[in-house]
Amino acid sequence: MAYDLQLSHIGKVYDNGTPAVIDFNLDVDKGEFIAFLGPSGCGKTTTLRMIAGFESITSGDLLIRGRRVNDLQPEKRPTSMIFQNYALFPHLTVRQNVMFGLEVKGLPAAEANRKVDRILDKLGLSDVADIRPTRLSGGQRQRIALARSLVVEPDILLLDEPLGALDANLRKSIQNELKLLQRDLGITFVFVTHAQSEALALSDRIVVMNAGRVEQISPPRELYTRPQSIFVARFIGANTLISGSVRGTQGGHLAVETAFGTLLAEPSAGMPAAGAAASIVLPAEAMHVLPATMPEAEIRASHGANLVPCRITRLQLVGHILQIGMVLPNGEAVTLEGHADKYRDTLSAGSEAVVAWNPSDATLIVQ
Ligand SMILES: Nc1ncnc2c1ncn2[C@@H]1O[C@H](COP(=O)(O)OP(=O)(O)OP(=O)(O)O)[C@@H](O)[C@H]1O
Repeated sequence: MAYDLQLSHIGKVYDNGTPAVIDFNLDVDKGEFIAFLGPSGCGKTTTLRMIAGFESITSGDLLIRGRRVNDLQPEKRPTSMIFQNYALFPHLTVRQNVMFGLEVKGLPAAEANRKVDRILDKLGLSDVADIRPTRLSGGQRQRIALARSLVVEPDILLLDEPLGALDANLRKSIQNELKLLQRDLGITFVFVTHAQSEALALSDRIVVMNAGRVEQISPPRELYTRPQSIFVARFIGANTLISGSVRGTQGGHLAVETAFGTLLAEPSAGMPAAGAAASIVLPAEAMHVLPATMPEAEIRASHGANLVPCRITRLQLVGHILQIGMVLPNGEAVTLEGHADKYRDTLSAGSEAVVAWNPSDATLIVQ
């Protein structure tokens, strides 16, 4: 079966010589929700615009449902795009805005009206159909933009930071609606964002980009648990990086010589050579903080084989969450959050403690 969307060695160099996208490869199944995530200027929008047909492709092949579309006009592609500012026509009513794409396609009026009614109803816009969008809220305008893109029944919906203009609360509720709608319609979504939380909440897979290149393509959880590069480890989640050199295998894990002694970890990909310089990526969620008075053997048995001494510098209760500030032996300050119940009365500011974690919760990245 053909993929819904395929980018094969896609590259983009702008006329001024800027290489914006370099060797981008991605196969997308029908109905997948894909997010392009990365810092400003990493090439997310350029890639989205190449898929839409608004930007020419310098190299590589773009396929939609198995057909090469590199040179197809945007309106001939089975794609629809939503922009951050929604780009609604202020002088048209909500209904006219949504109708616009169908009129361009020359759909008979009766059929067009039926489709518009259905999508307005689905997105809860029937009551405001005859109002101009300028009089409506950000959330409603966002829905109109969605309705306008969906009414043309695209195979692939392209969304460029569509929630960027909304305040935090509204953003959350629209995120949920968007995810439900996407599941319901079964349409492939490609979503550009620089907000990690948004990508993590919505997507089936996330493409992390950095300086025009794809760093990693993974389901959200895997980006956390198995980052494949230092960039991803620093960009996603709250990770502590411990550098060292690979010594070999030990008990099914990789043993790494570090400033804190020998620590064990899982490789991110393949088996690195002994002696290779590497970093252990330790997610905050994987760390357990225990009083230094607890016997080492007991800690290893209950909380994992890796131990590093630390000193607690700060404890702060925020609702049911305890924020723990600590310093590692090399002077590095680390903050992590844990359930207050888990740490009740076991830690105190200024005291010596131990950080413990399970080797399989930490990833080794070779540099
Ligand atoms: N029309 C253009 N002409 C020349 N260079 C461009 C053009 N558009 C974008 N660029 C450059 O291409 C690179 C990628 O830009 P792009 O807008 O795709 O990044 P982005 O990840 O979407 O960033 P943002 O999150 O800020 O929108 C940047 O270096 C940018 O300056």
